Amino acid sequence: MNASIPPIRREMVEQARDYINQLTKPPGSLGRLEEVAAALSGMTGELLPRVTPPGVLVFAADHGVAEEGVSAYPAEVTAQMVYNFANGGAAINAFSRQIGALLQVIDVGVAVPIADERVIQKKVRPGTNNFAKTEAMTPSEAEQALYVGYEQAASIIEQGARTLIVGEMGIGNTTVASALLATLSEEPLERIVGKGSGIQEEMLAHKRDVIRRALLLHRPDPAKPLEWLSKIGGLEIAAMAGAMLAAAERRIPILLDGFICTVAALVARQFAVNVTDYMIAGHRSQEPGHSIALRLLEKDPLLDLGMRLGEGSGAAVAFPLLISAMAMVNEMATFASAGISTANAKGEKGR
Ligand SMILES: Cc1cc2ncn([C@H]3O[C@H](COP(=O)(O)O)[C@@H](O)[C@H]3O)c2cc1C
Ligand SMILES: O=C(O)c1cccnc1
Repeated sequence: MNASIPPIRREMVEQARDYINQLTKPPGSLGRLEEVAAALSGMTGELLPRVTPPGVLVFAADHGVAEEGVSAYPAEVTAQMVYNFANGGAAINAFSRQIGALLQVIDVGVAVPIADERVIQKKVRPGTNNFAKTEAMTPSEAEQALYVGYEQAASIIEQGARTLIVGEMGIGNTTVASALLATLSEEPLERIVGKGSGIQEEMLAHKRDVIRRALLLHRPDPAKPLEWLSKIGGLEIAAMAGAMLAAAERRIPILLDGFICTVAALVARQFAVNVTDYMIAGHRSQEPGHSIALRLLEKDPLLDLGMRLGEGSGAAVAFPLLISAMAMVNEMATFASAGISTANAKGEKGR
C-alpha cells in the first residue's frame, strides 16, 4: 500500500497558537485543549476546522489463534457482536449516538457469513489461520484487507466525516496485537501481554507462550510490513491501518482508541511514517501493551478512565474534548474584541 500523506501545515499550528493566546484567558490555561486545537489546525490546514460529524468505522474479523484458548470468550462472540452492532446495542453504538457519529460496521473477515444488510460486506477471507501453526494469511490477503479499510475511510469521508475513529471487534485480537507490538518493541512479553477481554492469571502465561512460539516460528520482520502482517497480523487490524492512511492523505484527523487501534496505528506507520502526524490519542486503555504502544507512537492520551474494551469506544468518549477545543477557538472573545487588559510584563508568556 502506497499512501502519499501531505506534511502537516506547521505555519497553521503557529497561527492557531498565536490566535489562542489572544483569547480571553491566561495563556496556556486551557491546557491540552489548546494543544489539541493547534494540532487540528496543522492537520486540516484551517484555523477554524470543523471536527463534526465524526466517522466511526468498526472492522470485524476472526483470528485462527483463538483456537489456542487465548481469550476469555469463544470465537462465536465476534459474529454475535457484529449483530449487536447492527442492532445498535453495543457500547460503540451508544457513544456514537451521543456524539452524532456516522457509524459503519464492516465484515472484513468474520469466520461465518453475516446475514444482515446493515453490515458492510467486505470479507477478504473467513478468519485468519492460527498463526501459532502457520501464517495467518497471504501477503495478498493482508493487502486486500488494507484496501478495504482504505476505501471505507475514503467513502465515509466522502459522506462528510470530519474526524475518523477506527474501532474493531475480533475475539483473540489482543493476542494478535501483542504479537505485532512485540516485534516493534524491546519490551518483554511479560510487560506487553495483558488479559484482553478478561482471562484468568493462569491463562496469561499460556497466551504469552502462544505468542512466543509464533514469533519463533515466523521471525516476522516489521521492515517488510506486508509479510509481517500476513504472518502474525489480523484482517481487521490491517483494515484499520488502511483506513488511517486514507484519512491522513485527506488531512482528516484520526482519534485513536485503545490497544488494538494503537497497534494498527503502528502498522500504518510501517507503510507511511508521517501518518502519525494526523493522530490524536483518545485514551489510555488498561491493557498493559497500550502504554508501550503509545510510547512508541510518541502520543500522550487525552483520557485515562480505566477502560479496556476496544470497538472505538475510548475514542468516541474522548471525542467531545475535540468539540470543546473547537468551541474555544470558534466562540471565545479575544482580549482586543472584549476590551480586556492583557497581562503585565510579569505575566506568564504563552507557549
Ligand atoms: C462481549 C464482548 C464485546 C467486546 N467488544 C470489544 N471487545 C474486545 O475484546 C476482544 C479482544 O479480547 P481478547 O483478545 O481477549 O479476545 C476484541 O473483540 C475487542 O474488541 C469485546 C469482547 C467481548 C467478549
Ligand atoms: O484497549 C483495547 O483496544 C482493548 C482492550 C481489551 C480488549 N479489547 C480491546
